Amino acid sequence: MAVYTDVTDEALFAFLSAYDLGAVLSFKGIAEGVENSNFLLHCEAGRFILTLYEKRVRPNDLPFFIGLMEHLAAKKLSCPLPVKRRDGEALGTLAGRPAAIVTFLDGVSVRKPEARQCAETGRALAQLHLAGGDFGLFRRNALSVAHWPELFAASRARADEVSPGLAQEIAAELDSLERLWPCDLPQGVIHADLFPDNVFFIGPKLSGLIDFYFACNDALAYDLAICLNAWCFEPDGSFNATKGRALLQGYQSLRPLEDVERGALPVLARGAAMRFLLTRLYDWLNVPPGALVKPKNPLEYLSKLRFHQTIDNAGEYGLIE
Ligand SMILES: Nc1ncnc2c1ncn2[C@@H]1O[C@H](COP(=O)(O)OP(=O)(O)OP(=O)(O)O)[C@@H](O)[C@H]1O
Ligand SMILES: N[C@@H](CCO)C(=O)O
Repeated sequence: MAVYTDVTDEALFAFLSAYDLGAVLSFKGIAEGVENSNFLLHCEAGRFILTLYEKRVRPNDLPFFIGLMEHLAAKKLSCPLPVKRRDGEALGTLAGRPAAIVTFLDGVSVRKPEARQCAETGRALAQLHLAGGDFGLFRRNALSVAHWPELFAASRARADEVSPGLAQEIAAELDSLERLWPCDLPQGVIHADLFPDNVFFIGPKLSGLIDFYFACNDALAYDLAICLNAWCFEPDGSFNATKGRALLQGYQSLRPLEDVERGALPVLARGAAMRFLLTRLYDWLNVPPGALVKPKNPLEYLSKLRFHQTIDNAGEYGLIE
């Protein structure tokens, strides 16, 4: 359960006194996620999610995330809507952390995505990229290629505890990625963490996207590479090209990739694998004492990285010319 920070009844009631949500009917920690502390808050006004922003969220970035959810919702993309206090603010402080309340989104996430869910996700990602095109705020990606060496430095000394030879393998790959990383790709607002647990379905239909707390400006195709990693591998570590094709076709039904993006997909997928390998490695080695959280396996992403190192062109992901 990702609850890093406890919220007492007293602190909760003081926080809620700035809102018009009526009496609290129930309040409990949520048993998923690894980044922030999330609570299900049921009030007379309905169901909401209360989030306390933890280590990777910088308070200065919160207006970007809140503004983006408002912008996307106004464009009819289904995502949580920040709830305003009586003074018009969507952000406050609770238990010493920045905190916000967002609307509850109906739907369930899928544990074992099928090809048709990959296709729906590809379409939703393209919708997000198109809808973000005129969002007025900018946030650089704080977890992109330039930041990976620093992230790695925080785990390097203990990396081989997780797997012998890991430190050397990551160091060599970081050198390659620095040389190969493309800087001429179409840019825009990306979600940057659109994993299956952040996409909700009701029956066969995608009902909404959540968790915009890594969203930033970066290469649009990098977001697609993150999804290829998160949606198109099987539990045994093999890549499923049928799912890859479905994801890419779903995306391209709304936003066809440019040639330069197609060509860059293998290296973007390597970079996307590296980004999650590094954050998972850090989290694996640094579980805060007392936190209710189950860190995710970094080696899943080492295996994905090794797969992408064998790929020469995006056709191998199922991309049809
Ligand atoms: N707006 C929402 N509506 C319904 N459920 C939500 C909403 N926001 C979050 N949740 C629930 O809380 C869980 C954790 O939320 P979220 O994914 O934002 O947390 P996180 O710690 O940032 O996780 P992650 O590890 O994906 O980064 C979700 O899996 C979902 O079950
Ligand atoms: N989606 C991420 C966790 C949130 O950053 C992962 O699976 O590693």
